[in-house]
Amino acid sequence: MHKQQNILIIGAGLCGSLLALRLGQRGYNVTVYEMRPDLRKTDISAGRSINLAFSDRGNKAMKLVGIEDKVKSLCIPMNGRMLHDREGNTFLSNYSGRDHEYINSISRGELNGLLLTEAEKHDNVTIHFNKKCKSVDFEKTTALFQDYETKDEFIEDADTIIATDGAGSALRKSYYLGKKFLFSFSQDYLTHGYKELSILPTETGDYKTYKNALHIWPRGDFMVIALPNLDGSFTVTLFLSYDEGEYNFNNLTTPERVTEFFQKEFPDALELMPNLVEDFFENPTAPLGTVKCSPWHYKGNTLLMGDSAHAIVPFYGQGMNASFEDVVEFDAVLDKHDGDWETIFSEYEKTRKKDTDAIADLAIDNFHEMKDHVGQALFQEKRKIEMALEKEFPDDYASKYSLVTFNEHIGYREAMLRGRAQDKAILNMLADGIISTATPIKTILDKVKSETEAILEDDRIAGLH
Ligand SMILES: Cc1cc2nc3c(=O)[nH]c(=O)nc-3n(C[C@H](O)[C@H](O)[C@H](O)COP(=O)(O)OP(=O)(O)OC[C@H]3O[C@@H](n4cnc5c(N)ncnc54)[C@H](O)[C@@H]3O)c2cc1C
Ligand SMILES: NC(=O)C1=CN([C@@H]2O[C@H](COP(=O)(O)OP(=O)(O)OC[C@H]3O[C@@H](n4cnc5c(N)ncnc54)[C@H](OP(=O)(O)O)[C@@H]3O)[C@@H](O)[C@H]2O)C=CC1
Ligand SMILES: Nc1ccccc1C(=O)C[C@H](N)C(=O)O
Repeated sequence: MHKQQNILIIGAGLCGSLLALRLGQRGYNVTVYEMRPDLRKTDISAGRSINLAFSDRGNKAMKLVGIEDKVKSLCIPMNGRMLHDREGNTFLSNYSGRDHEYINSISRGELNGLLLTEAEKHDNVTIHFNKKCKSVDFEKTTALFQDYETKDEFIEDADTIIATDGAGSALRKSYYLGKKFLFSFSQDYLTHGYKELSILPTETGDYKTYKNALHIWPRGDFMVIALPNLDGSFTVTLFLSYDEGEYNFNNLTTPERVTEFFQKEFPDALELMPNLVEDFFENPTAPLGTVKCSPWHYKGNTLLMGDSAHAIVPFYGQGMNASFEDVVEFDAVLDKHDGDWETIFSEYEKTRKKDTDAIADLAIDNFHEMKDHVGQALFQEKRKIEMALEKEFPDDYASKYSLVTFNEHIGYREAMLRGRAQDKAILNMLADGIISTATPIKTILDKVKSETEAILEDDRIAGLH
């Protein structure tokens, strides 16, 4: 009987379109309202990240809905970080010592389009575009929309409403403004923003630099990264403070100054970017932040999912992957309590929130790692040891990066606790001269394992977990 229930999804981005597909497969009547035009028909990529790092947790969701192979054809493997120093030297650092573990570059538009098309194959799924949600009455389970074309406003009624409307969620605003229950909410902006630029393909359509890596130009307080696209181009992102340091977004106001900045800090990238100035002044500068809130649901009426519940800074390349994993976790709870929305929503939030809080914190850590630590000798020594451990003992050791990115069977929180303890163990022992890259690898494994367990035990006693 419950299958005839009407589910309203707000937002047909990455999470909403996947959720619509999954709920469609489960037989619900699903209606989706998206404020933007249909991205399969109009180019609306400007201002949003053009490509994304897609990894195992996201792929777990693609397996669930049976489109793993279709998604694979959109992926470009990135085996490691290609670091570029100021002198133009490059250095490749693999993501894992296990060859089958790598991340992928994927186009947001292509992936979102595929998910929409797959969702629409189900007669019980309808997607409406150009309709913006203005507010949600979570007590009545209704939502108010405005049509972008006609400007008409209308109200939609549903048995339950799930908002996947991103970092600026209308449902979240309604929770906050409604003041009907105790709603905790925090939004922390970084002092850095980002701007997307590009490295275009050569005249023959080839990649101008190494294809199968995530390129990083770490400069301590700021950085540039580049991810490959299928057409031979790279999407380049500059992460820079709005107002601090010699060069910042507020004072990069002329073509001469932008060129001078790149000439000084990223000369090898500049050589690949004759279009730099044009891109710089055409593309927006956008902010970056973390949103945490609770509760995500109101009774069995409404639920926040994806970025609307937990927007995170992009530095671990996990926001989309986490939002996809949300759908997998939600699906598992549906298996247990199908039909009882209040129990489903509250159990889902209880099991999921600790993990999305963890990836939010890990993503901030990775900001400092990428822009700064990757260029430091101690960090590089630690990575060398981790690579050797993963290569020699593939079933026995996984670094923090691997636990977070490639180990889809444990949650982000467990990955964070174990990963941080391992980092601390290796860094302490390197600093104290207890281990070095010359120590036999089996000795390192034994020492790292016992020191990690000791740190985890101390943390437990201190009540940290
Ligand atoms: C610069 C940058 C780089 C990133 N890189 C990565 C990466 O490499 N890997 C990764 O995993 N994640 C990455 N992310 C994070 C990723 O983009 C998000 O986590 C992901 O898009 C979340 O999906 P979502 O569906 O919850 O939200 P969104 O994808 O933002 O979708 C929300 C949808 O709702 C619609 N909408 C919004 N408001 C309304 C409304 N009021 N009414 C109707 N519709 C509405 C929007 O138009 C949109 O289609 C990055 C983010 C940024 C900013
Ligand atoms: N964790 C993080 O750090 C995150 C950062 N971001 C970044 O923040 C920035 C803002 O992103 P976001 O909040 O998602 O907003 P968007 O930039 O995606 O879109 C909002 C704007 O688009 C307009 N708009 C939407 N649909 C239509 C339509 N059909 N017709 C006409 N206009 C339309 C809206 O106008 P109006 O309001 O007038 O209707 C509004 O000005 C982005 O650059 C994004 O990358 C985003 C997500 C997470
Ligand atoms: N997609 C991104 C977007 C912005 C910043 C970083 C990423 C990453 O994916 C970083 C990668 N996980 C890394 O640790 O090297």
